[in-house]
Amino acid sequence: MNKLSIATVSLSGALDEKLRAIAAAGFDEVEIFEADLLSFNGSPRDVGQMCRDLGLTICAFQPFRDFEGMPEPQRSRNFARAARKFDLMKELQTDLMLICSNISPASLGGIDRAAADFRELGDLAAKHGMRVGFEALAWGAHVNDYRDAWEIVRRTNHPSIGVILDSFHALAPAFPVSAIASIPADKIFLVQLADAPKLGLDVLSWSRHFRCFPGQGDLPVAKFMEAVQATGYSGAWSLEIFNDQFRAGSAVRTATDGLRSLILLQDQLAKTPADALQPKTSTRGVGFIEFAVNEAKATDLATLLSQLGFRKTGVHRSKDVERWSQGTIELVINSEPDGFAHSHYVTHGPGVCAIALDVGNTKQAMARAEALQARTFYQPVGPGELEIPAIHGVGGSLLYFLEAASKNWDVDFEPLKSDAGTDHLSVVDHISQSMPYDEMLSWLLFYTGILDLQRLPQMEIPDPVGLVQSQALISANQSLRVILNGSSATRTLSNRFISEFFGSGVQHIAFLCDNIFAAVADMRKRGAKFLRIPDNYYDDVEAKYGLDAELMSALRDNQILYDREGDGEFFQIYTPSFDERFFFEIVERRNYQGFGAANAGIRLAAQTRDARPVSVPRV
Ligand SMILES: O=C(O)c1ccc(O)c(O)c1
Ligand SMILES: [Mg+2]
Repeated sequence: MNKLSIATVSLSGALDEKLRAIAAAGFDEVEIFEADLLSFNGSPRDVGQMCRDLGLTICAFQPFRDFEGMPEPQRSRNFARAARKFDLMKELQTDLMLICSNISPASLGGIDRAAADFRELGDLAAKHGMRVGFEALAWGAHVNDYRDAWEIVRRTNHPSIGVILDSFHALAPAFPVSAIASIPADKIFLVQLADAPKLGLDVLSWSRHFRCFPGQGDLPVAKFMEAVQATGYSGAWSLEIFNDQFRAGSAVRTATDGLRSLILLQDQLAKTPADALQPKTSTRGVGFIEFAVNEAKATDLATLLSQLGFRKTGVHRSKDVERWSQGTIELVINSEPDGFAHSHYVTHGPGVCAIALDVGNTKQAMARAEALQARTFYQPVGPGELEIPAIHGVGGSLLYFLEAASKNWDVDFEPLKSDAGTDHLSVVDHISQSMPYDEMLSWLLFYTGILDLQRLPQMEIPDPVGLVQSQALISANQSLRVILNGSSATRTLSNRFISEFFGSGVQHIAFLCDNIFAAVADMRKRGAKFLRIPDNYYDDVEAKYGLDAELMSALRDNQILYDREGDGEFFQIYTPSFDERFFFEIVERRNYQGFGAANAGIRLAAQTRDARPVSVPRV
């Protein structure tokens, strides 16, 4: 297996904090970014020692800039500067210097001129016992393609000079990666990895602000690495991520995500099953959703559920836990005065503390999750009670794995002769979770790494007081849909949820039905209330879609929202929020795959009108 590495520029904090986070996450090696060293209050020798104490090897010192092709007097200055950096690298105890292609307007082109400069530098490097790797920046003045960097290295023909490949600089300009396979492995001194979302930005801004870990973006990083592997390259895989959120976020979380992304990439490229992880966990849908509440809220929630047609179908043999069911939907209301649910309630208030997924094989699911460094959860169980394997998910909630075949999580429940309910709702259609904007990529990697979920294109939803980014994740068989919402605007409902809920979590759950008009009519009869939608909205729907008058007035009268995609139709309605925490949605799909994104802004405005006002800070 190749050694795993990350460049210090990828993380937040001072150099020592970065190094500790990198070591704690489990990396073998690190690239020291020059700016991190220059701003650090400790000698290069101290930094070298710190790395050794942490068990980290420094695979490169980077970057040395604007070297090749300079006219005098800068040319001589560059050699003197390089000699000083080689001395510094001795103190650090690393032997590889990264030089990125020259971007200076003063630089002169010509691959033979560049090769001559590198040949001379190679001699100097060899004298110091050092090596130099040349990397093409996609915006280099004369060299902006790895194939040209390799040609210069080839013509340099010096054992101390090699090439450095960076997936971003090859993939962002969409250069073919096939030429990589013909570079001799011993001339590839380092491989840097980064992904990025497709944005349509100039390549420099794109690289400096929006890189992300492999699997979090849209670039074919695995194809790039396949070409690298074809050379027989056995050096480090080193993440190099310039990202505004990563610079600001938690170094430990980012480093852990980075390692997870490399483990996932290794898994994707594994040649034999022995090198691969357990396959991604395919789900068969949501087994149950557990709400943590206190006794008073348990009664309120039970009332709301019964208004929606759920019936109480079980009580726990030994705990204050109830089971509520409708169709295949199973909800659990937990008001136990201790245990995990209780601590979730105490920390976050009433809300979802666990989601259980039906999976094919819980052992495989747990093995994959553990290999990807998910935190496992164990809770003492009473005699005869079932222990359900679980990992920690969004906002300190749990993700349980149930084996669908032996769907026996309910062994702990005393069945009740159920009272009257209705049977309009059949399954959990989707679950949406709100989180700080800068955690969205982290949870994206968590979900798509562990489960067989695919990403839909990210959407921007207008809340009246800021934009919300919305990322839908869907399993191939459509049995699980999870939506991640994040906003960097502080007063959006998504962010108020996080600040008032003390962290990320489930903000809403949508249930599917066959006939939303009948379902809503029955629910209203049972006392359910729904969100008020303005008339303007219905005038627009009428203008846009030319629906017949009867359907139009049914939508208006019931306050049901409508969307269309091709010949697919979507109907949706929302409950007011429960205790200002979470809300439910009822949907009907007619050959429609989306989530009514066009209506989300209408819904957010309606909820904002209903919500407690927030004071606007005075300036
Ligand atoms: O953006 C830069 O300057 C820069 C520096 C060094 C690298 O390895 C790189 O890929 C980009
Ligand atoms: Mg690079």
